Amino acid sequence: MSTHIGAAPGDIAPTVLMPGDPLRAKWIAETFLDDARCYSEVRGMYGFTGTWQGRPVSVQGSGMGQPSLAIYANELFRDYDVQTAIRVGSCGALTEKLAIRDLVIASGACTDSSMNHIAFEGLDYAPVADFGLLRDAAAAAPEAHVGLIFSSDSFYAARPELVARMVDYGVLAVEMEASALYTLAAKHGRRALAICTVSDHIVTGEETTSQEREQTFGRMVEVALTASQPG
Ligand SMILES: O=P(O)(O)O[C@H]1O[C@H](CO)[C@@H](O)[C@H]1O
Ligand SMILES: O=c1cc[nH]c(=O)[nH]1
Repeated sequence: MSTHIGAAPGDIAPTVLMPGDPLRAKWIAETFLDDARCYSEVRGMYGFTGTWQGRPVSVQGSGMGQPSLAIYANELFRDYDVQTAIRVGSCGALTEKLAIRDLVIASGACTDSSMNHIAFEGLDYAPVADFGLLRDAAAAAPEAHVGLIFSSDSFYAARPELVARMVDYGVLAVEMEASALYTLAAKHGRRALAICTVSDHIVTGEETTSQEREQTFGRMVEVALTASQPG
């Protein structure tokens, strides 16, 4: 067992999907995987392993925010030798180019987090997706928007006008974890990607329910599973 994941070595597949919501992890395992088995219930942050098209795949909840995601990503990479981690999250649309339920595939993630400023002593590191995963996800989802997202430390922004300024520089949507996932995958020499479904629209005010965020964002899961296939 690692500190926060109650799995034995070998219980977790080389490919892991990472939703923020542990109940979305349960829904993904029950809906998309064959023979899914729960390997961890520590803190209610469920993890499951099953197979998809005969290949082992795990699903591990990450919790909300980069500090929580970083705990699980560090342990998956360091203690369970995970090679590929794909976030399957929800996001808020920042521009009218996006509609509710659209897919956003994050080529890179801006952030207001201090994690990288501390790690790089004030230099700005650029967290980006693995190119092969990005290419394969974009090919699997021609309808998706591919571009920059903003990984915020705050769901309730103290200064929303600064988020709006990012839109002028091409940022499409806001979520809370991708930047840390991309950074940690690079640190460990592993592959990472974030695919998000627009759950609410910051411009129009439209939103989905918590039940919909948990159990209806299946298209991003299909795209993640397709992109994660070797070769
Ligand atoms: O739906 P998940 O994957 O949790 O992602 C988004 O939803 C949460 C906020 O409601 C944050 O974790 C954000 O990144
Ligand atoms: O972080 C998030 C996730 C979904 N919607 C938002 O507005 N922010």
